[in-house]
Amino acid sequence: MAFLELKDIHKSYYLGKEEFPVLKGIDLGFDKGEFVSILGESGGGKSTLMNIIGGLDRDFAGSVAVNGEVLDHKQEKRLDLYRRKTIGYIFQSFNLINYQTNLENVMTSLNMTALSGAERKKRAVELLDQVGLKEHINKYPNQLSGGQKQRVAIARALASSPDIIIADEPTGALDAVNTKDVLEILESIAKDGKLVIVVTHSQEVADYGTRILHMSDGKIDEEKTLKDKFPNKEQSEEVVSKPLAARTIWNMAFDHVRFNKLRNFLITLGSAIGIFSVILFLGLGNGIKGYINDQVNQLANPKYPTVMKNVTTDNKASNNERLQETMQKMATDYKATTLSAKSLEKIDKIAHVNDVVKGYQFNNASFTHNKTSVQGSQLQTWTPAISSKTIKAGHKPGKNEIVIDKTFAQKIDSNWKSVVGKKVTLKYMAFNGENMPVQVTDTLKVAGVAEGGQAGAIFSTDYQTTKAALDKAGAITEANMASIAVDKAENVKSVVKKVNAIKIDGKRAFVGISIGDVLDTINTITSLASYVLAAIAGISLIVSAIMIIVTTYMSVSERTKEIGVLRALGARAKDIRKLFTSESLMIGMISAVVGLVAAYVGQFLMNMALHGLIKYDIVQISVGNVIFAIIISLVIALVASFVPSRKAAKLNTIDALAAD
Ligand SMILES: Nc1ncnc2c1ncn2[C@@H]1O[C@H](COP(=O)(O)OP(=O)(O)OP(=O)(O)O)[C@@H](O)[C@H]1O
Repeated sequence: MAFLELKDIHKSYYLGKEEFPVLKGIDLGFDKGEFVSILGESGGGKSTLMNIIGGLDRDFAGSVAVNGEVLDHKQEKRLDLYRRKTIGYIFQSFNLINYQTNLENVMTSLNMTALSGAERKKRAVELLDQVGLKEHINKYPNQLSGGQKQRVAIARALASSPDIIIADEPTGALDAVNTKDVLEILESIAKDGKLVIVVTHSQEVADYGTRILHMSDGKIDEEKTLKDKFPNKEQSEEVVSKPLAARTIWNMAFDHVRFNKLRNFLITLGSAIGIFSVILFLGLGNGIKGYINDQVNQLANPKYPTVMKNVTTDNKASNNERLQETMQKMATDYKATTLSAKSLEKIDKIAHVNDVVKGYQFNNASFTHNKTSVQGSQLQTWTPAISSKTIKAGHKPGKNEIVIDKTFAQKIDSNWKSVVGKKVTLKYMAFNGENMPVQVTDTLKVAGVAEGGQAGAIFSTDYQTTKAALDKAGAITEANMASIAVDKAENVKSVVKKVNAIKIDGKRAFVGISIGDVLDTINTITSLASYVLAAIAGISLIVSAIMIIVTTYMSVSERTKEIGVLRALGARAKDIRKLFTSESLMIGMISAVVGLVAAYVGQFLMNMALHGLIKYDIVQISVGNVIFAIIISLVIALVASFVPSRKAAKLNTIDALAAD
């Protein structure tokens, strides 16, 4: 029984329904130690036969048996293993991978073995040494002569120590000297106990071997033994074969990304700009939200919602509308806007309410200091709802004290801080039991100067002081507003809801409003704006996805031959798919990293530039934003490479090898 046996091989090509028989019944046997040349006229079917022997062509009739075992050509996995382990290919046009060094080219085949990294390298160097290329291991294929290239290809074919070496016109592109060198190497391989099958047009090459087969019209029409086969040698090196490891595929992808530096740099740059702008806008959204919250919280304590009497019967009115109506009512029917102690008890009973702090609010207050008079503003008693951060000089008001706004303090003295401690006469209008206006006058000491707008810091006085003054003037002393002390900020919303739902005599009694409501609205608007901006920036990510698709397609068509070579060396279809997916993922990852670094630099620069103006980090990129950016960029890369990498994996190996 021969080592390699072909039985009754038939193969036809079809053009439409028309059959073109190429191999018409081939029965052959080959043994180890043979150097067999297949001669024959062009188009006689030599390459077709080699593809069948080499496990590249599965679509034929007949059987191929190695060592007595018939190959099942239906099992792709089995054929991958066969190519990896048993077959070594040498092509006329060398088919070296141009972005790999000569050493790496040989290593690519060795990467499909179970040898360790160091062993692979050692073996690759030895093999290149054997073919006389020791000094050229770190060169790239295009830095070698044709003969040298073919020797690299031979070293690669021998890498996994296959039993069969198939060479299709190995000397077709070489001059006489190189032809001789290559033939000597092939002979030495046969001497080593391997089976060498060479397809050739050259009688000179054929005469070099141990046996010549002549093919004509799809059949072997002549067979000639030139000399005895070389004695069978015990194979010293048994190299165990293994599929390409994910890490090796990743390294190959990296080599190719590096090889195509400029193109990949531009794509990475494009994608990175997209990621950069999306992240920066999201970060800006966070920052603006944070800034507004910070500003508002500096004026008011969010744990203290404010409550006033509800005077509206319109159930559909918003809290703000109710509040406005209560304010207006104060001028016409003050009595209707006061909060009885009894009604406030209802609020006190709500869960999470620690205290209800009574207060007053009057419009059109004025005060005088010496001859300076300040007109027309709101008077509000100090409540814990007002943030003490608003006080820029002095302290919050105690008994017979007042806090005035900075703008008012400046009217009294340009050195506004010096106003603290001075006495002012405060005047405002309140109402008596008959709803008649009553003038209230009080002399108070300025305890502090506040800055921060309307949040009640203007004319803030102490509650007891105001109450005493009202009493003295004969005005109603019942509070007309209150601050609710809620235990935790997260309970404020539910407390305000409950306050607004309280009914007395069948009517809603209160209008409660928290600074949180205002913030919620602002936050929603800010988030929306930042998402819209990020989405606009996101359009560039679509562009980057298209760029990745185009590059992967280009990469696949440029590397069709390489795909064929890898498959011939035994790489599986899924290895090819992974190779291209890895390349896209790599570009996606690099883009994400570059985009993120740029976004952080942008954040730093923007925050630095605006710090003088707002003393707040206006761009705040969160961990969530970073994770989002990485995920989105990897997803884009994966989706973009999906179709091209599948196309690459599905390529027919024979067609791929024939690609220009
Ligand atoms: N994919 C294909 N589709 C259709 N016909 C094909 C295909 N590949 C090869 N053929 C035909 O099959 C025949 C044998 O081709 P093959 O390449 O095996 O010949 P060959 O003996 O190797 O020729 P050469 O010495 O010129 O390389 C030729 O007539 C060729 O046109």
